[in-house]
Amino acid sequence: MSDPILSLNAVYTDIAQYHILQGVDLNVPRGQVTMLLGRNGVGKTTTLKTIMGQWTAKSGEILYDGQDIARMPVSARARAGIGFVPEDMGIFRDLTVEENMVLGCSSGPLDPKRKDWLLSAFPALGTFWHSEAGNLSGGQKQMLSIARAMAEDRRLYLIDEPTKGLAPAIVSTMAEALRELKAQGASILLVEQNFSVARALGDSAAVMDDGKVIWTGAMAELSENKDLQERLMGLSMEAH
Ligand SMILES: Nc1ncnc2c1ncn2[C@@H]1O[C@H](COP(=O)(O)OP(=O)(O)OP(=O)(O)O)[C@@H](O)[C@H]1O
Repeated sequence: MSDPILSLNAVYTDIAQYHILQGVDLNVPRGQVTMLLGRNGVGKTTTLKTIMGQWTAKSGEILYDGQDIARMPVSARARAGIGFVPEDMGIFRDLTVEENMVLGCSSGPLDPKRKDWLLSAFPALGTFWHSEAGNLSGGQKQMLSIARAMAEDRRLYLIDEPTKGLAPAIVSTMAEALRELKAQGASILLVEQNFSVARALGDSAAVMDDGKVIWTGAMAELSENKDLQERLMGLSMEAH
């Protein structure tokens, strides 16, 4: 296997007085979807935010293409090709869909071909292109948040629970868009509680507990092994 696009080595992150990440080791292989799984509150979101630079690691390495980015500002990480879709979506309610999309581009206007592709993946965004984003439904806001991260060709996407609260039809639109993103060669680190989506998209999985990665392996291995699921996450994926 080629070098992973991203490697975390012994990453520790504190939030206020709390020791949240306690030595995270994680590899994201190139061109694959890596699922980051685990119970609530174990540090999945904090891991994504530490990779993006919204929290700064207290110690440890974050190697992106072999370069340690752990001390870089968020903007430099974004320019280096990392896109982040936060759980709270982070869209600007008073700006139009178009203006939100333009903000996703760090190097000039939205490429027309890219726009066509995004609107074919998420047609509702075309319908509301000139409307204020605050008027979109929850599912449409989620689509805008993902589409904005895809507004430029990024090499690594960090995506936090993109299907949370979405109706099943929109979940499949979302899963299809992520599959296409992967087909274009992107690498994806995905936090996802919807296990049918995790099973369908994930190549490999890393399971966290108590601020550490406690298991890594093929997603298929985890999907097939109920005992392992119970032991690592306290639940069976079939029930979800
Ligand atoms: N801003 C903050 N201030 C204090 N504690 C925080 C803050 N953000 C997160 N935490 C704590 O850090 C721990 C890890 O949170 P994190 O959001 O990374 O977990 P998670 O695995 O993504 O959880 P979930 O699946 O519920 O989204 C939790 O105990 C949480 O309460």
